[in-house]
Parts: sequence; structure tokens; C-alpha cells
Amino acid sequence: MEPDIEEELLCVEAELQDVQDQIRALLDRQEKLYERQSELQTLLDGYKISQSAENKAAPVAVEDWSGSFEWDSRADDTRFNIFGISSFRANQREIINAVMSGRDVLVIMAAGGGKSLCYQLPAILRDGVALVVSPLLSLIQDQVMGLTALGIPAYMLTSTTSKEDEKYIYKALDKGEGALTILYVTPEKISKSKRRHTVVVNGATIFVLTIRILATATYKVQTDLMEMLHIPKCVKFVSTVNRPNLFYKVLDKSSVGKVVIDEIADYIRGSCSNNESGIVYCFSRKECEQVNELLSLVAKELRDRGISADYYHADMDVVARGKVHLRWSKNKLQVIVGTVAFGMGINKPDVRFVIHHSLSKSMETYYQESGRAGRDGLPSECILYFRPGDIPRQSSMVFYENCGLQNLYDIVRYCQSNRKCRRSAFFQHFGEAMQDCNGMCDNCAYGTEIKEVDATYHAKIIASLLHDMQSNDQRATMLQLVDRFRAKIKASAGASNTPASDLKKEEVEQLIILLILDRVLKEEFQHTAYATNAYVTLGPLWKQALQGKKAVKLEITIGQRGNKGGSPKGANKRTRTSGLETKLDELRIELSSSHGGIFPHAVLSMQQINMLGHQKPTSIEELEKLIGKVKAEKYGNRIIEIIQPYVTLENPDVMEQDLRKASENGGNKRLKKKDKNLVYVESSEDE
Ligand SMILES: Nc1ncnc2c1ncn2[C@@H]1O[C@H](COP(=O)(O)OP(=O)(O)OP(=O)(O)O)[C@@H](O)[C@H]1O
Ligand SMILES: [Mg+2]
Repeated sequence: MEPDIEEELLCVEAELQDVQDQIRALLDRQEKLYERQSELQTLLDGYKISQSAENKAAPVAVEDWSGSFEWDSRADDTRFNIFGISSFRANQREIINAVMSGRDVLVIMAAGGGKSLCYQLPAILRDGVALVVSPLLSLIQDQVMGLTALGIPAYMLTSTTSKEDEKYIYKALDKGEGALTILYVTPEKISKSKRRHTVVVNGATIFVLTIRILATATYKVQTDLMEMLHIPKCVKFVSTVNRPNLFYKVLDKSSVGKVVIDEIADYIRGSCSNNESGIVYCFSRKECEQVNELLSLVAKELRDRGISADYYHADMDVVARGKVHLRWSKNKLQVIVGTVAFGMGINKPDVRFVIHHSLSKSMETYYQESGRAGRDGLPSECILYFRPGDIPRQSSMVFYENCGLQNLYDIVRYCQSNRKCRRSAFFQHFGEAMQDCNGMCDNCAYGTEIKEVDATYHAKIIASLLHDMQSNDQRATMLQLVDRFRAKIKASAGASNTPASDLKKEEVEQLIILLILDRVLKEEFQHTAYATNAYVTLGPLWKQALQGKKAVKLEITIGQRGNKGGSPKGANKRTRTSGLETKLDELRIELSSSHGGIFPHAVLSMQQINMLGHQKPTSIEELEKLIGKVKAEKYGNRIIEIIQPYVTLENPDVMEQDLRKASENGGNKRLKKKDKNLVYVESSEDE
């Protein structure tokens, strides 16, 4: 009798558990639907508002901002001769035309898209003072420095402005014309300024924003902004999120710390041997002191491997932090190791690589963080080191955020995927139509060798293991679950006719993550006095897995990811820098120091260096046609002096013989210099 009751009790309990799981799954689903409902509602509202605004407005002809305008030639002249920019990028001309026409303009453009020119150029062309409001002090300093170097009267009104400068600025504002063209201010300066009535902004207002929005929210964000800024009739320019020059790549991360650092060092030495700038991001757990140790350790380990690296973290004193940032901005330090907090206000255009030593917390943050690479439009790489074992650390930080886990699992899907174009994941995330990747991600560029393993049986074992544990009020972290799973498989191997597991530890981790993404398992968290621990427990779909009804396919890469066999379809289009380009790069660092400590990119951009490397102008007139009047006048003589020997060295083989002969004859200083150059020329792929 008693056993019958016990058995029924067990059955009822199991069924109750099942019902509870179903309720949880339904509640989960309900929450998601509510979320989507509100998103759709907002979209619809926004659409209605814009429709009614359009209906109310006087009938407007479709505006053609790409046509010809009376300021065209002045705009082109300023673009080229002052900024040294040879052609406009997508939307820039149109935006400038709309601003010049006195319209309010809303611009949404990806990082590095070239927003600054859209307000700097009209500021120069239009009468009066242009006021630029920005909360980022480093951006303001960078731009004022850059504009001043170009001879444009630019000033800033910030917490760092001296009383004297303030006086000068207010006087210039009162006087109007001439002495001041662009004035940068921080928002608090406007609200605090008792004299704000003296700041006269006449004419058009331009609002330039970096993309920092969810896709689904794009339209809503736009309408919110238009409402907040009182610009209902503004002209809108919304550009793509695509950064075609960025090569996205995910690499398997070894569980051995030193191996990862070795790989990073190898990459930097191999691909960025000309001291090209980069950032290595380590995870940011604000409350965790270890992160500071980790940053300094990674920087030290990179230095031990011959790479000029230093670290940057929030707890450093302001002076030390500023010094590191400045050395890096001036190309005197190659790599900064930092938390993702290092990045706000980085305006360095020639960052050639951003390496994530650990996972970002969402697709959006990864887009932002990796997007600090290649703002000058030249090929740059975004590398993410991924290993499933890193996930619990991240999830225990983000689970309390709104949609925190969902966002984290999105980027985990991005990392786990071996076939899907990485770029397409961004288009999908930001709700944009697909565009061609042009082989600029690992999955598109390399042939992928994948072994597909049927892991249905393994999933069953995991579900039953967890079920047993949970029945005994036990919990397991991911690592513990992996160990238990492997022990169980080992014990049962050979003992019965169960298929043996040949999954490695990392592959079992990968499987557990897959099961979490598929909702067979889920993560749960527990706070202790010191930390938040992440556990893996049964998820809403565990029964199906236990009953073997859920087909589970695990994709295992053969060899190392990112290093897959097969030839690249597209290309990682980075070309090696020629000897001349290296010399010009050194020159810009020298000139930037001797011209009041401006940034090297304010002297010559990398694009200009590449162009000079190819065109090799030998007179100021020729140079002017490439980099514009202002820069040619300022730096021309030195640039020509550097280029000259490379022009005479038309045929490196002949020249080498000549030089050898000359050095056999004792040589002279001039020829020795040429000899040095010659070695560079030979080593260049471009020549
Ligand atoms: N038409 C162009 N041709 C070549 N280079 C350009 C052009 N327009 C801008 N640039 C260069 O591209 C780089 C990025 O421009 P800018 O700083 O304006 O980007 P941004 O859109 O403001 O990016 P962020 O959101 O990161 O601030 C700069 O080095 C700038 O000189
Ligand atoms: Mg900008």
C-alpha cells in the first residue's frame, strides 16, 4: 500500500514540476509579447505623428540636397584646401547643403562616418559663430586642437578654460565676426553661464548624433529627439550602421591566460608591426578590484613580449591616466589595455585593431566598442576572444539589468556561430536591410571546417544529471556540471550500449551554452556577501531533452577558429605599410610635437600618408593637389624632403647595386641614408 502512495506522490510532484515549468515558460513568453507589443505601439504612434506632421505642413516639394547650390565651389575649396579631404563621403555634401540652406538637420551616422565635417564646414562657410555643444571634453579638446592647427579660429568654453580665455571668448562673441568661428561648450557651461544671452546662435541648428540606439527603437528615438529639440520639420539623414572597413573575427580563447596573451602579441607583431595603434579590452566589473590587476598584468605581459603597451583604468589618478591616453594618442604608445570605459571620447581615427580579451555584454556594446577601430575608413580589425567558460562571469553581472541576459545571449549566439556572416548579425540587430560583407568577416572570408555532432543523447544525460541534483537540493555551476557530465560518461562508457562521448571539456561547455540558448537549461544566480554566483539549472524545455525529443546538434570546428583552413574568399584588405609610409608616419609624429603638441592625425591622416606613399609628389604644387593648401604650406618642405629619395630610387635593384658599390667605396652619409630607405622599399608589397 505504502509504496503505491509514494509512487503516486512522486508522479504528482513530477507533474506539478512540469506544470510549474510550463507556467514559467508561458509567463516568459507573455513578458516577451508585452515587450514587443509596446515596441510596436510606439512605432505605430511615431508613424502616426510623422504622418500628421507631414499632412499639416505646407506641401513640400521633395528636397534634392544633392543638386547644385551657390556655395558649391566654396564648399569644395574649403573641404580640400583647408581640411585636405579629397571627396565627400556618403551624405556629407547633402547634409552640408541642408545646413547651409538654413534648415534644422538631424544626422544619425555610424562612428567614423564623418559627422564633424558636416558641422565644421558650414561653420566656416556661414557668417557668425557656430556653437557646438558636446559633453565629451576629450572630443572638444581634440577638435579645437585640430581646427586651430588648420588655422580656423576655434575655442572652447569648458571647466578647463582659463579666465583669460573666457574673457577673450565673450569679447569675441560680443564683437561678432572674425575672431571666433567655432565655439565648443559643455552642456553644463551653457546652463551655468550667467552670460548665456551673449551666445547668439543664428541660422540653422544641426544635431549630430552617433548611433547608440536599438534597431527596433530607431524610429522612436528619432521622433523623441525631434520632439525634445523642437525641430519637427528638420531634414533627416539616417545612414547605415555598416562599417565596411572593419574586419570582424571571433577566436577561440584558450583557458590558459598566457596562451591568449601570446596569441595577441603574435597578432600585433605580425599584423601591426609598424606600431599601428590598438586597444585591448578586458572585462569590466566595476566592483571587482582584480580587473585593475588584470589590466596591468596584460599590459606587462605584452611589454615582456616586446610590445609597447600600457594600461588605463578608472581608479588611476587623473594625471597618470591622462598621460597614458596622450602618449597613445600621439602614437608614442602602441597599445592601451583598458576596460570598456576607456573609449568614451576617443577620437583617434587610426586605431587599427580592437581586441576583446573577454566578451562584451551585448551586440550593441560590442558594435560600439569594436567601432572605435578604423574611424578613418581604412581597413582595421575587430577581434573577439570567446570561450563559453567566460559566460557565467558576464551573466552574473548583467542578469539584473533589463533584458541583460537576453542581450548577453545574443552576443553569445554571434560568437558561437561558425557560418553566419558576422556583419549580418549587426544588420539584423539594428533592423537594417542586409548588405554585402565583401569577405570582411572570418565566416565570409575563410572556408569553415565544421563537424556536426548529434548531441541529443548528451543533452539527455545533462538534463537527467541536473534533475537528480535538483531533486536533492543541489546546484551546479557550469564547471561542476561539466565535471559531473564527464565523470558520468566515463563511468557508463563500455558498461552499456550507450554511445561514448568524445566531447572535450570545451565542447561540453559549448553544449551547455547551446542548451541555455535553446531554453533547455537556464542560468540562476545567488548573491553571497562577496559575489554573485551563477548556476546552471533546468530550463522550460528540459523535459523534451530528457525524453530525447529535442534534437540537439553541436557544431564543432576542426582546427582553430579564425584560422580555418581554406583560402580566404574575400580579403582582409590590410596592406603592409611601405618604407616611405613609415617615414611619413614618423614625420607626422615629429611635426605634431614641433607644432604645439597637436595630434599626429591633425598633421596627416593615414589616408593621406597612403596617398602620398603611392603618388610621391616632389613639389609643393603637386603636394597641394593632394593634401590641400593649408597643410602643404605648413608641412610641405619636410614632406617633400622625405619623399625625394624614394622617387630617385625608381629601380630598387639597380639602386641597390649602386649603393653597394658606393658603400664599397667608403660610402657617405647621404648614401647610407638612402640605403636605409632602400631596405624599406624592398620590404614593401605596395612598391
Ligand atoms: N570625406 C572624407 N574623406 C576622408 N576622410 C574623411 C572624410 N570625412 C571625414 N573623414 C575623416 O574620417 C575620420 C572620422 O570622422 P569624424 O571624426 O567626423 O567621425 P564621426 O562621424 O564624428 O565619428 P564618431 O561618432 O566616432 O565621433 C576623421 O579622421 C576625418 O578626418
Ligand atoms: Mg564625432
